[in-house]
Amino acid sequence: MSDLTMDMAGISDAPRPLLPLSVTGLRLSLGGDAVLDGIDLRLTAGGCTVVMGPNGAGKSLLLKALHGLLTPDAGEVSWNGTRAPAATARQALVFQTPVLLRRSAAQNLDFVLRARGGDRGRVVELLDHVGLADKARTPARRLSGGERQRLALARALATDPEVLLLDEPTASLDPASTLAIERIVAEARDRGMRILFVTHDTGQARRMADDVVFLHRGRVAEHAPADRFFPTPSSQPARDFLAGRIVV
Ligand SMILES: Nc1ncnc2c1ncn2[C@@H]1O[C@H](COP(=O)(O)OP(=O)(O)OP(=O)(O)O)[C@@H](O)[C@H]1O
Repeated sequence: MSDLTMDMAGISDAPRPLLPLSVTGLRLSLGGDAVLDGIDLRLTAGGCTVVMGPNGAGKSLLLKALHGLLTPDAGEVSWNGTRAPAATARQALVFQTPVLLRRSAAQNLDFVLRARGGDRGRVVELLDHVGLADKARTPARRLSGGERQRLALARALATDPEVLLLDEPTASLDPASTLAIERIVAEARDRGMRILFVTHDTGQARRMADDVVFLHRGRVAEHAPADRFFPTPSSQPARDFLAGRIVV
């Protein structure tokens, strides 16, 4: 029976889950260079996948391609049968430097909840969840870097995404702000939200990862469970990276 027939029969109104994710032969060229070069990847439901790799490996571009912001030259991104752009609305992407509205912290969240037809009463709850309850009326531009990042995370959570993609969300934050972000993301993961987390911070990857996708020169050098990847990485680039050697 097709999904449509099931819906019409009233058997299931719920949309099909976005996982598993299947990426096949993903290729993207920019400026004449293949920056993603034949990515094959399969991610199952649940957990936090950390995407690691040296500078320029293609981590950010991969995240954007998965989110449907970039159209590949070849290959396919299939979220359980749904192509990337059509799946975007059920995902949220948090950038390293979030773009916020020139309004208060509370208004930033209210805007998203209103646009999504969500419960606007959640503004206070969301601010409280990310430790910004006392900054509700503060203009977003006056928040510190860590506070802005937490507001961006609250804004992403306000959309109740099935999949949360984070591109180095703590890159410029101090240890306390970093741990605050990690705690919020881990809670979301524990509630069943699927997390994809880009970082080149090995310590953070160890704290967050259920599995690790290690990228090198636009290719997946290795994809392994975290408890296997960190003690016994199987690829030379990952071994070098974890040992602190420069990976080119
Ligand atoms: N718009 C663009 N035009 C041409 N090349 C680009 C463009 N955007 C990114 N690149 C190149 O693609 C490669 C991968 O970039 P990407 O930002 O995905 O790397 P990354 O792994 O996220 O690196 P970092 O850890 O430094 O953030 C880099 O060599 C980068 O210079």
